[in-house]
Amino acid sequence: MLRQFFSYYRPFMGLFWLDFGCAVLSGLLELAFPLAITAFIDHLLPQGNWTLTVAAAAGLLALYAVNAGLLTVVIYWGHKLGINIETEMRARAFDHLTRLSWRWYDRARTGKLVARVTRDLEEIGEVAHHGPEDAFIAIMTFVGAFALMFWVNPQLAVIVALIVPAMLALVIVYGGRMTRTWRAIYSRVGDFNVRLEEALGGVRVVQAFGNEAHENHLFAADNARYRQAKLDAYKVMAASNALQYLGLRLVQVIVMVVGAGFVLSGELTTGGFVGFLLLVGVFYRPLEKIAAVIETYPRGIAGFRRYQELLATDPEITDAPDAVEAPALRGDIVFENVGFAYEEGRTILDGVDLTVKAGETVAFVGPSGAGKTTLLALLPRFYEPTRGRITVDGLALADMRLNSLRRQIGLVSQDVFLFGGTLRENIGYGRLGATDDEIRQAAARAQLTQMIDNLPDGLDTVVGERGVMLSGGQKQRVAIARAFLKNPPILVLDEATSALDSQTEREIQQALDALSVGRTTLVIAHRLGTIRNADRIVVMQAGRIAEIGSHADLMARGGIYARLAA
Ligand SMILES: Nc1ncnc2c1ncn2[C@@H]1O[C@H](COP(=O)(O)OP(=O)(O)OP(=O)(O)O)[C@@H](O)[C@H]1O
Repeated sequence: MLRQFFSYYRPFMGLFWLDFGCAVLSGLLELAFPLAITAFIDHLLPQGNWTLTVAAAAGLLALYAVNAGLLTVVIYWGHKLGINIETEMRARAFDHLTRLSWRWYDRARTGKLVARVTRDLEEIGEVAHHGPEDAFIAIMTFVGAFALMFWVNPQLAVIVALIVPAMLALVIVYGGRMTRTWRAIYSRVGDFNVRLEEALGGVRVVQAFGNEAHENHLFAADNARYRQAKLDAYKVMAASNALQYLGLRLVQVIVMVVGAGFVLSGELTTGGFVGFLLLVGVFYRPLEKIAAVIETYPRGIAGFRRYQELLATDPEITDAPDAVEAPALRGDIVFENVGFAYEEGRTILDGVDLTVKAGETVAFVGPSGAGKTTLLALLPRFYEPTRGRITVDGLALADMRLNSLRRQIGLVSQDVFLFGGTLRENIGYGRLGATDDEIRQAAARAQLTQMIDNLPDGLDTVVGERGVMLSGGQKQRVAIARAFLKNPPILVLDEATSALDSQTEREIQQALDALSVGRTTLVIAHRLGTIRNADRIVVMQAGRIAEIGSHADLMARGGIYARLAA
């Protein structure tokens, strides 16, 4: 996993080495400062040369300034490295998410996905920046400071070293606790996001049922769990910080007492004594870094693992390696013994055989749950049949590039999804890059002109989140306008079940009739009245085709359709 993690550094190696080099230099300077102070006290002060003293102080200041410059580079460009990696990962995650199958989304929780693309990746970015740098510098400082301490006074250095295992144990034990508490917090954040997404996305339902108090109650429970998880983490953090602080001070006090003895006995100079005390601080600083790494690293790694899992999810429906670009399709569609199940063992479609000729309009009717929507969702390959195959113009769907197939199928579904932008953007979504004229023409053919003319901002009217500012009939017409703009040879229409007033219904029907001219049209009909003109009607029942024929044929046969139509 580490190898995969580091592969993200590759495009930014220049930045990495800049950051890393400056951090190492700054670490070395930190090690040198105590020695400079020792030299200052032991060698410079006794000389009583004021000019030299001022010059040395100026030199020290210059070194501090250099270090400040190095730290600026580390903080800005180091974080730039982190955010670059984060951005790259986020782009990949989003790209992958846009390609995952409907089957996957049927089970996904949007709130959790949002957390993955935002919070998780933020944590990863932090680790990407701090992880390798902190680990290296911690080791370098640890070893360097110890060597210097040993050089100044071996006995004192050994005393300091003796306490290291206890301090390390502290860091490791508390690091482990920290990891667990962060994992809990993350899980709570995920719950939170799901709750927010559903409660706010469904706020109209909440209010319609007067269930605000109920939602508040559920939210309060999540809120309290999140608070508790955070409190647990802060408890660990407080204990860990206090113990570390105490440990460091303990070492310093011991060094002070023992060191004072050495100074009195003449084994240690005053400058060496002060320098040593400063080195103790430098020596233990890596422990803080290690603690910080231990605290952020698990969060980043947990996030990275979830990120890897997400990228590893199989998009299921993809282009076969030898898939070809679909030619301009005419729309001869054949379903050959098509079977399908959303879940294993629960058959939804059971051996559907159907041939649709190019240009034909075929209507699908039958009881709710018969599998009409499912059957037509197989045509743009939103789901893959579990048995049999579907061909268009003799080409199996699976042999065509997905995009080239979907480009040639227009969909108008029952619940139209609009994006939160303007009418122009929403209609234009049918064919990105369409001109204003083309958009207006499509709107006109979908009988939207009058509505647009009545709006103060016309096509620039903002439709609200998911198009809430439009009526059901208007949304339907926007979907039809999109299909006009797309101009595909094949159409799949799922008639709105919501009751529209007869005038609107007539207008929509006219628009749909106009849309289907010259295209192979498969239409799911919920009202039999609208499909009399269909060339053929397919009656579905329990995942099979029960009857098939024109309205007149089926009426004459006196079967299911005749009973439904009666
Ligand atoms: N995404 C899904 N995951 C699992 N089961 C599903 C899914 N979508 C639909 N189903 C099930 O598949 C069966 C067929 O549903 P489908 O929507 O195809 O029927 P339909 O004939 O179009 O019904 P309606 O006229 O009510 O729209 C139903 O039993 C439904 O519960």
